[in-house]
Amino acid sequence: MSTVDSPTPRSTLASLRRLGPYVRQVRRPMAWSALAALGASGAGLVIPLVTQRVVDSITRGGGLRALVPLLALALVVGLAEAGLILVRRRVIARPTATLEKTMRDDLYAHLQRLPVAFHDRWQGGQLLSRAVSDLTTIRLFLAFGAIFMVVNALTVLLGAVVLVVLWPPFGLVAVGLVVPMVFLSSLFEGRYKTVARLSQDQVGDLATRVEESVLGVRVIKAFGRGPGFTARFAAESAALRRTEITKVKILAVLWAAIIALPEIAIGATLLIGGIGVGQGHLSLGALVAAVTTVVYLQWPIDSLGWLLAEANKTASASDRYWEVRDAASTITEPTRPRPLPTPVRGALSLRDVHFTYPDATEPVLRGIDLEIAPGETVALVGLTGSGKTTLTTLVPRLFDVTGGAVLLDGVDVRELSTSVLRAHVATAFEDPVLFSASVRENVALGPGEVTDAQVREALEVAHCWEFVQELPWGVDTRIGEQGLSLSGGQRQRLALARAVLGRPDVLVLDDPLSALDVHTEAEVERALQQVLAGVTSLVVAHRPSTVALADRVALLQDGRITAVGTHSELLATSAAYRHVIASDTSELSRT
Ligand SMILES: Nc1ncnc2c1ncn2[C@@H]1O[C@H](COP(=O)(O)OP(=O)(O)OP(=O)(O)O)[C@@H](O)[C@H]1O
Repeated sequence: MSTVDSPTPRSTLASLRRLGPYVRQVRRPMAWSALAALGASGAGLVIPLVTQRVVDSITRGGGLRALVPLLALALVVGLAEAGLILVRRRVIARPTATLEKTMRDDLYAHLQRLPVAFHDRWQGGQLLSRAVSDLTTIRLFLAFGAIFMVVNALTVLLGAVVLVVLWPPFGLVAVGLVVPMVFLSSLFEGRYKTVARLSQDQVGDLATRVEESVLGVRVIKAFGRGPGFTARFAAESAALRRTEITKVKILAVLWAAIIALPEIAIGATLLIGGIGVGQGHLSLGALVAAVTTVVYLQWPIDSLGWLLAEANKTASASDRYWEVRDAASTITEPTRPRPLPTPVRGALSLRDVHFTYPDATEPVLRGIDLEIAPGETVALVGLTGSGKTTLTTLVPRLFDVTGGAVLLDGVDVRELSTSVLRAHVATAFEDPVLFSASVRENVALGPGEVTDAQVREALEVAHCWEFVQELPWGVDTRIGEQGLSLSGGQRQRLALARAVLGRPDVLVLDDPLSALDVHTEAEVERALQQVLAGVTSLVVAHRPSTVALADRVALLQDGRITAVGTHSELLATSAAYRHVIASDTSELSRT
């Protein structure tokens, strides 16, 4: 598996047992369905006994009249079997579909709770395959496989009892059926589960490839890398093919061995029964009944191979599901959240803030101290890779500081409930993500009711109103997946509108104007100036024009703030600042 730690090996039973909390929700319908299936199997097993009576009646010279009640019984039993099969399916279908939905909803809700650090580590395709195909595997097993594992095992035991009742020496046939079955099952379990797991992980990897190439289609085409990507996909899909073939090979051996069992049993029954009939210990009818019983047990025994395969597949689907569900959210809610002092002023303090990314060895931030007064705008400036974006993620707690603290109005952000924190702090990222939804829905992402007037105000501030009105359905226009049908500047402005909607107390803007042309940038800046006037803002800035919006500028170097002042003060006093601004400006002139 390419994205996550190696899974802890568990037995199939232990993996299946983890589904317990969900299975308990459907235990009644499962029990009814199993009962109906058992009834149907039991009804089927009555047929050999009826056959015995029919044959014995004919061999004893009984007339047609004697056969009528037996034939009527066979008909009733047959109809009962069909009816019970219908009941079995009807009883279980809805509850297991509900169970699949509940598990899927719980997974999605958990994914929403998990921190950015988790999503940085996991490939989208791996999560997708867990949320879709693994849960379908689990549902199918619970609706069918699990029930038949129990029912078929009981049917085989019941058949064994019928054989012994017909004539005790047939017990040898029963033992000859059951013992190898148990042996083969245990031999098969470990090997198949490993391959089933590999195949599910490879499906996840393939889903990731498709996802990445769809999202990155422009880059792939622009660089003419289509054939390269196709070859890589073909190689990975060939690996999955090999795994599937290995699965089939393992299954084929098990299947062949299992299918051979009832065939051998039929021969053994004929041999033992033939001797019994020859020696006068057994009626011909009992022999026919014994053979019919063994033939009837053929399906329950043959299906065991398939059922075992499904059980192993489901066990590893369960492992994969719980690997995500077990992932702990490192951004935890405080047990007793503190309220913000009212009215909220929006004072932001960073006190000796340290930060190291999970799995990284070097810290990115090494003791940041910065006070931003209510309503003040501070621009954060630094060379590329200096940690500006990282610093902005600490305010809304996308990551938690690894040392020091971030405070809002004097309260550590870790002591606030995240919903309260994020209701007061709005963020716009450099790379704006838009969802497959209307413009209105994209802007009004945050919680709570939003009025049309608020949406319009936010769109006007971010200079979106004009182009949005030109869209076919205005604010109700559905913008394409990830907003790709809009220009980069339009997307960035929509992300800005989302951040300023509802006038939050604190705005964190990560280079919000980087994709705008000079003319639009000037217009947005004018509008932003009005918005920023009363709002505490931390703005990552590369361009001098964005820096000019700020009351003060903080220079980030080597994980520390090395200079703070107005733009002109820093230009006059800090050579490092002049260097950063010059390099950003020259970068701009190149683009
Ligand atoms: N999710 C992550 N996991 C590990 N390291 C990361 C992660 N994100 C960023 N980094 C590292 O942290 C450092 C700071 O990155 P950051 O994006 O904060 O810089 P930046 O100043 O915003 O850069 P730019 O101006 O180019 O956007 C870089 O060395 C980067 O490689």
